[in-house]
Amino acid sequence: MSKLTVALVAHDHKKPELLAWVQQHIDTLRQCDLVATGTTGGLINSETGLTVTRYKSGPLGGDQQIGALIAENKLDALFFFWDPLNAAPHDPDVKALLRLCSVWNVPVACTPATADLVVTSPWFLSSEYKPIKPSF
Ligand SMILES: O=C(CO)COP(=O)(O)O
Repeated sequence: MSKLTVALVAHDHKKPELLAWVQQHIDTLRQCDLVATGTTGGLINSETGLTVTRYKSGPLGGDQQIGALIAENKLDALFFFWDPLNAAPHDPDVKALLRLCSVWNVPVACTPATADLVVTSPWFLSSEYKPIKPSF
């Protein structure tokens, strides 16, 4: 069975929450190909030892690079702990990334609670789960 490709992204104030969540689910995440925006990916790698393919930092285009994976049907799930309390200079990119998850029916979790539910779902690592992709 091919591995799921999973993106992990967090804004600065949310990085501790994402790191704690990754530690909690490390055995599941170890079975996935992980990608991340630059700073998030570096932190996950140094704090957990997980191998992460790192794209550019979010404000420098990393969200858009992950969006491109979605548009190419190369991403299975996004865990994006975005910050609702601080303005981001690249807010249009953040919205665009979340928008593409809706366009292409990609599972996306923006809070630890939802992320827990997604990652512990019996479907998560199962090859039987194939979300229907829209045919435009
Ligand atoms: O800004 C981000 C997502 O919008 C995250 O980028 P970094 O992982 O580089 O901090």
